[in-house]
Amino acid sequence: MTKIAVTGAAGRMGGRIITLATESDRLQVVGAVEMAGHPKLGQDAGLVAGCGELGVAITDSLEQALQDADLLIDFTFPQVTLANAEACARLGKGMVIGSTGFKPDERERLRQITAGIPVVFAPNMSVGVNVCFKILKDIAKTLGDGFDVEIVELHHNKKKDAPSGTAVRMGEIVAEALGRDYDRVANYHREGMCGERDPEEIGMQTVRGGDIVGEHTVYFIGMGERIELTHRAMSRDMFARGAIRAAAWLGGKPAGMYDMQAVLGLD
Ligand SMILES: NC(=O)c1ccc[n+]([C@@H]2O[C@H](COP(=O)([O-])OP(=O)(O)OC[C@H]3O[C@@H](n4cnc5c(N)ncnc54)[C@H](O)[C@@H]3O)[C@@H](O)[C@H]2O)c1
Ligand SMILES: O=C(O)C1=N[C@H](C(=O)O)CCC1
Repeated sequence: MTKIAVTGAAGRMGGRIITLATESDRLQVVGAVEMAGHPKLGQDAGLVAGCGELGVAITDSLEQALQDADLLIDFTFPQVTLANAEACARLGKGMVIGSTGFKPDERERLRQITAGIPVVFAPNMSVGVNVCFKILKDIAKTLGDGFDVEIVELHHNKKKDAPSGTAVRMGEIVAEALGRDYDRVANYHREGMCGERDPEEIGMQTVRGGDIVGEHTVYFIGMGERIELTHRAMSRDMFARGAIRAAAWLGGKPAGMYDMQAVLGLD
């Protein structure tokens, strides 16, 4: 049995992770953390998540929540995750990290901080998206340079980062398969007389609205034909189930940064 603490315990993902972890016979929730001043502090994490009393009060002390935990599941924000990673590294606790929106230097900082602990770090923990990651590489390699690549993502109106971490990873996978540097070829903005499309560029488009859980389409657009690879998330539960699967998988693994491809055996 792996004992977990969950940060962002009152958040959209934190609540589903706590609820689904209580249904797993491989995980036990022993700690729940929210930011200082949060109105749910002191309340039972299970009652807040809607899955019944757990006997775990939500605290703003990560150290306290980690006391009896083997690892932390963190779906918050880059700055919070970086601070939490410092604590986990100090205390020798593993991490499953789902937060997105990291800048390249923050990703590198996270890698350095967590070098001594086992970590699963993935912008999307659903099985479907991770299978898409695998297929995308093959499609891009097989098509080669003759097709224009555009990535469109849609999410709810509360999402704070753009483009989504998933869309960025899709762009990185395609760029790598085509021998391009993602940071150089990603184009996030077209407006006015922006000129003809550079054949190497990867267009990154963001839509925000309502309660869309998450949709990603990668377009490979050629002359007279196009391929569209789309993933639609209908609920947050498969992200949460992925995080739970990652936490159970991580127990006993040596220090290192793993992704969901490793957890799912897709690499
Ligand atoms: N990897 C995936 O599969 C996946 C899936 C969905 C969302 N996400 C990412 O997870 C993150 C959270 O998404 P969400 O929709 O749950 O957001 P949310 O805003 O609903 O939840 C974030 C929670 O973190 C809390 N928080 C802020 N500071 C904190 C601190 N210092 N300590 C503890 N908790 C703190 C907030 O109060 C909030 O409750 C985002 O980066 C999102 O992109 C990843
Ligand atoms: O709701 C979110 O926020 C999501 N974030 C992840 C991302 O940025 O890719 C995964 C999908 C949902």
